[in-house]
Amino acid sequence: MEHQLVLVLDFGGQYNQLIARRVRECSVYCEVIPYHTPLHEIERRAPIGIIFTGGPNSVFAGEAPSVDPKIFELGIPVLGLCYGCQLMAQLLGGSVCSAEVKEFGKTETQFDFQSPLFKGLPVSGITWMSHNDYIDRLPAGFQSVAHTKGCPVAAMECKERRLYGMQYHPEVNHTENGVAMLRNFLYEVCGAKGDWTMGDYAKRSIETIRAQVGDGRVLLALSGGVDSSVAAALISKAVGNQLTCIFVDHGLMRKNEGDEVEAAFGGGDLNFIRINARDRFLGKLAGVEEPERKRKIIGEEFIRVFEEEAKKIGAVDFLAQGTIYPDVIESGTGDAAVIKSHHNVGGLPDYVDFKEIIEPLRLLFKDEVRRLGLELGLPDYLVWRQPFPGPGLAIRVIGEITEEKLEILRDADFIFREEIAKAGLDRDIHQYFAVITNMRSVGVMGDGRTYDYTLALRGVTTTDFMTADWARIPYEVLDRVSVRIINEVRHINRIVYDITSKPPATIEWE
Ligand SMILES: Nc1ncnc2c1ncn2[C@@H]1O[C@H](COP(=O)(O)OP(=O)(O)OP(=O)(O)O)[C@@H](O)[C@H]1O
Ligand SMILES: O=c1[nH]c(=O)c2[nH+]cn([C@@H]3O[C@H](COP(=O)(O)O)[C@@H](O)[C@H]3O)c2[nH]1
Ligand SMILES: NC(=O)CC[C@H](N)C(=O)O
Ligand SMILES: [Mg+2]
Repeated sequence: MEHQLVLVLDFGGQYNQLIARRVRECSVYCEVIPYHTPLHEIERRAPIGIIFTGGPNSVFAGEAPSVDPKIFELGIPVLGLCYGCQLMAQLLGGSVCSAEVKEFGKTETQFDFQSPLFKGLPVSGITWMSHNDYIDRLPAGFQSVAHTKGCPVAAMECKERRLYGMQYHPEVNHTENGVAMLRNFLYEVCGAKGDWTMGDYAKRSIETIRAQVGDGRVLLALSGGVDSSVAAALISKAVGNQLTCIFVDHGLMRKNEGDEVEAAFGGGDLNFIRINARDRFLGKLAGVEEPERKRKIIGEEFIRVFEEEAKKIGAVDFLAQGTIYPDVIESGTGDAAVIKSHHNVGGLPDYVDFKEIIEPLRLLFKDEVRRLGLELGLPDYLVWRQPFPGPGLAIRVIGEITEEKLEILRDADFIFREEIAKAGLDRDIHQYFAVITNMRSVGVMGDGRTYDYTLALRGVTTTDFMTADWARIPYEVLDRVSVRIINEVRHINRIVYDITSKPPATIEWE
């Protein structure tokens, strides 16, 4: 069955996939495509609407990304966001120039309730702005339908031609009713029917994987985490036992985790192989302190293990991974900055000895992956597991990794997780773990002096893991954790709780 489609034209903005994700949240299928996609290709796809994203350029600067103005004559509704809105204004004969008052962040905004964009919504509210330029003259036939103190055209429309623009970003959470505005564009302007669901995504992915793999063989990197478990379910539905899952026990897993993963996935219908690669990982990491170097070493070593296993199985063309969108964006793709090299994206070596890499979740956010997992019938406990990064405890032992520090961390982390679960907080706190810092300090235990490690506890609440707040864990729980760790784990004499959000910090310490 064919679905209605919305195309997002990517002009290099920060939130492009977020726009797509919001549209999908409104039950409309959506894809992001480059801004220079030929017009006939766009027409061929017959979208019910087109959205232009924001972007770092100024429309009036030379070489600014643009589109064929005939796009406005296709009779397809267009919504321009930020740069996209400015571009639409300029191409249709309005003018854009550098604003005297630049707006960044939360901005009080007034809306014209007669515009379909704001149907059923309050006449004023907060929007999220991020612009240097502004529309100082509207194109003929357009009117301004929202304004702020500093910006006369915070939104514009030409109802007859079904062309709309917003200077702010409705896709980010900080814009009040932002999703409702996008929904209005989709349902009030484009005539969306809401015919797309996670079930459809699953069906579609299974078909795509089947077509891509043919009668080839796939090796899936399976960690036992949410993402790769969902990928395993999807790929195994697509190609059955042409799939082999490889779990690499790199000696950087949490307490008992290797055996738990084996118990969960081994012995069933899945071709499952556990590789003990502890010595080679720890060997390569010996003496390394710098976080990015650790990540690159781990990324490379993972791939070498997969390649070796593929050779043993013979004729494996495809490597599959449970990569999701935040892994991709933080590793720095396109114009985005490198925050940290996720081992499965930015940490990949230049040469990978597989014909193709399959990443069916690459465009999804974590909560979408979870919904997909439920759709595929995975058990609740698996779908709601907290994430655990591929490089494992390597990025939670700050500085040099030693067996001793790993041991201390495993025991401390286990107690923390146990107490959080006992307190019934394991669903409310989305990720929580211990970090062994590279700092030692003086303490007194049993009337004697100690000089031992400081342990940090981290707990965050988040939905997409792109931004996060530190979790308000009750003091009594923190207290129990602290007392138990100090008493039960040697070489820790001080415990701190991390109270920074993301940004400015990240969730992991390295
Ligand atoms: N120990 C491992 N063995 C094999 N593959 C791994 C291992 N750790 C990570 N991977 C691969 O790297 C990908 C990214 O890891 P990541 O931790 O982000 O995802 P996950 O473990 O599947 O899910 P979660 O985020 O819930 O932990 C995984 O989906 C998997 O393909
Ligand atoms: O598979 C992974 N490989 C990695 O290299 C990696 N680094 C961070 N993470 C996880 O991603 C989420 C965001 O983490 P940060 O705020 O630390 O970037 C959090 O859930 C982190 O645990 C990783 N996952
Ligand atoms: N976020 C954006 O799309 C910014 C558009 C343009 N670069 C400006 O500063 O106005
Ligand atoms: Mg993981």
